[in-house]
Amino acid sequence: MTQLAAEASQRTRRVARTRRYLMCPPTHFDVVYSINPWMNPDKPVDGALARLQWDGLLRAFLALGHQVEFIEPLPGYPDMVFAANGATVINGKVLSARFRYEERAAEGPAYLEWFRARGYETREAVHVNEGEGDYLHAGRYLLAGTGFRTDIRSHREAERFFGMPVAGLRLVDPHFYHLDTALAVLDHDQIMYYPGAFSKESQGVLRVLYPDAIIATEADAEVFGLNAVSDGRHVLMPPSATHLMDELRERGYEPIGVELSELLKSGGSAKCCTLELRAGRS
Ligand SMILES: CN(C)C(=N)NCCC[C@H](N)C(=O)O
Repeated sequence: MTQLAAEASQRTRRVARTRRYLMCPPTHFDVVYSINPWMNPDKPVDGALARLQWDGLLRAFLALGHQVEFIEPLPGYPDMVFAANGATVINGKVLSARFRYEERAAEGPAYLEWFRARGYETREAVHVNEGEGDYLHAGRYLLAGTGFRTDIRSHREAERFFGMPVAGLRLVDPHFYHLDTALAVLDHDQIMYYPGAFSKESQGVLRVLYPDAIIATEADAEVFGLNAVSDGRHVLMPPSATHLMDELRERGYEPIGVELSELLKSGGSAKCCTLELRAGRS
């Protein structure tokens, strides 16, 4: 942190803004295929514990005053619990997800139908994209991941549909296959990220756009510390990301540990389970 930023952060009282989230209960959650390096179908998943942990995340949102809506999980789609992948929602406009792998293909239309039934303005995506897994709204920019899941051609599609500038970022480490495994938006123009997950060029872009970002260590990233949900003040995240929690406290945020170890067996944590429904400007 620069000297100026450190002084400013001490003066800053972070302000939470009430959010609306969409979540999908982990009724059918399991690891029965492998589409990322965290998934091992030979390693058993405790479904009851996954449910308890997911309930803990839900309770934390409700205790903070956020609103939560639910989508019905589809049998046979064990990753549907990762609602963040279901779409991207900005100013009430919804870009549907189009999944990279067949194993998750039916989730895109299921989420799209949920939005259509509720009268949202929707666009059925032409190009592969995995929703907020790779699209993160940070102030003036839509940060857009590519490299493993989202097709780079989707970035132009999103830019046109949402009418906001897209900053494309290339992911290079398969452990951090979605942007939201390597970068979290804390508030408008403030982010935290793990540089090692990005190409050299994308690291340069991030340095220029966010000179006062919180820099995560590899250890923070490995426990999915960046897969965090912030309301501008409270940051829900894995409790094992202790260094990142200290950094957040120093900047005036309130980190809240939420244990989601069963979901991590599929390569997801708090942010993956949470799709923000942005109605107006955020
Ligand atoms: C940040 N988000 C939304 C995620 N990283 N999503 C988790 C997806 C996990 C799933 N097994 C998959 O590999 O697609």
